[in-house]
Amino acid sequence: MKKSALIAVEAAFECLLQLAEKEPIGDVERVALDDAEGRVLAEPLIASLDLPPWPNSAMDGYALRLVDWIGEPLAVSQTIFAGQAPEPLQSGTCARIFTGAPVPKGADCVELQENTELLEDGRVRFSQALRPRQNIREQGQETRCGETVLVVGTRLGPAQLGLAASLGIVELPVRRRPRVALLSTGDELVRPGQPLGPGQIYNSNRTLLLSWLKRLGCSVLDAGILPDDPQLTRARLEELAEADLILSTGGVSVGEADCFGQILREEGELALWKLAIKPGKPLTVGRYRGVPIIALPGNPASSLVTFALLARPYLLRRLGVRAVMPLAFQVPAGFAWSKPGKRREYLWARLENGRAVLYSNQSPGVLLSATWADGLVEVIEDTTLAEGDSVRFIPLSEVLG
Ligand SMILES: Nc1nc2c(c(=O)[nH]1)N[C@H]1C(S)=C(S)[C@@H](COP(=O)(O)OP(=O)(O)OC[C@H]3O[C@@H](n4cnc5c(N)ncnc54)[C@H](O)[C@@H]3O)O[C@H]1N2
Ligand code: MOO
Repeated sequence: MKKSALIAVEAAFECLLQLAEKEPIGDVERVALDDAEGRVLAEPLIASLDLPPWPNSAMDGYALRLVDWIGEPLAVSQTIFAGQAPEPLQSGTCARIFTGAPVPKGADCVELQENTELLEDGRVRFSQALRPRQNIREQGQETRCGETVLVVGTRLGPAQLGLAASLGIVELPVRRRPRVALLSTGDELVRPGQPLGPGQIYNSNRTLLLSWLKRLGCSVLDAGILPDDPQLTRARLEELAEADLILSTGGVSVGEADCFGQILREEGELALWKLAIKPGKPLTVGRYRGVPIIALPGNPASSLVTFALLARPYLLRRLGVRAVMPLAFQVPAGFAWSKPGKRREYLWARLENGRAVLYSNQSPGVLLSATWADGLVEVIEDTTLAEGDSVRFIPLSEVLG
């Protein structure tokens, strides 16, 4: 049987991003800030206020006007708590002020209380040199009214939502949720909760991907478990015409029972099949009756790796997210790699004393590895590594959300 060349990971990545850009999920809906976690911003967020809206104190202490301070203690003319509107500062006096409270008109300096002495007569002695504007958070120092604070395509997480709240926003325009039909293929699969018959295993890929897709803000249609049967496969695929993406696992290798991949190859439009990636070689990308489909390999670790590195960026780019590449960094290998591989290899690893150490079992059929690891180490095809050589480490935290 003739072996066709495998597609390089970079080429597959680029191809997926191009496919995604041709088919953006452009519909916009407005959602309450409290429901916007994980969604993608559809319009720029423009500040409608200066932040802070007025100069305020960065410290608990005293506000004063520098020219009033000639070394003599100053009387306290008012106390300003956060949330209060102060009177203009009476000349020749200081104001007791607390962190976050508005600096009164006329004051140009705040001294922290630790550097002052409160005298028995109620006046305050300042003992340290004072600088103009010290400990004052200036109006608009964070952002000015009219400035863009978040660009289109930003994923909304705690910091972005907090920022929107600081501008008084109650709802945000976001891209609608992608409708992802999740399909598991394989005669051996059984739902957790059912008894296991001979040769059967529990369907773990469905749960793994369902949880992940939810984190990515997708609306998931559970298309169930599909037996290795061509008629049923065609019928089920045709029921999924409304999906933005069919995401399946299993059945894309070359065995006789792998009818799913065969149908995609023969009756669908294929964009990618057989990648130079380990695990994950049989990843298949294309369309069936016009609906985009990403068919992940069935081995749990293979579906996890290919979803993390290829399907996730594709989905995010369809939502207009620009930053779809996980942040990664170089670390010294805490292992040697003596056999160069033909595929780019991703190995389950942890960082120990600054070095990447490998999980003992790198089999693509194993999922425990992924629960143990902090990330994936990338080993480039046709290379060997000595201990201490630099390797790329992709933290799992970068791809799991
Ligand atoms: N002769 C060859 N055999 C295989 C090749 C090859 O090139 N030539 N490639 C191997 C590679 S690499 C992979 S990866 C697997 C992937 O095959 P499939 O995508 O067709 O996956 P299945 O055969 O359906 O299943 C593989 C494995 O994973 C288990 N599985 C499947 N679905 C689930 C699920 N939802 N939850 C838990 N586990 C699942 C399944 O029982 C199998 O053990 O093919 C190699 N073979
Ligand atoms: O590419 Mo496969 O996922 O090695 O087992």
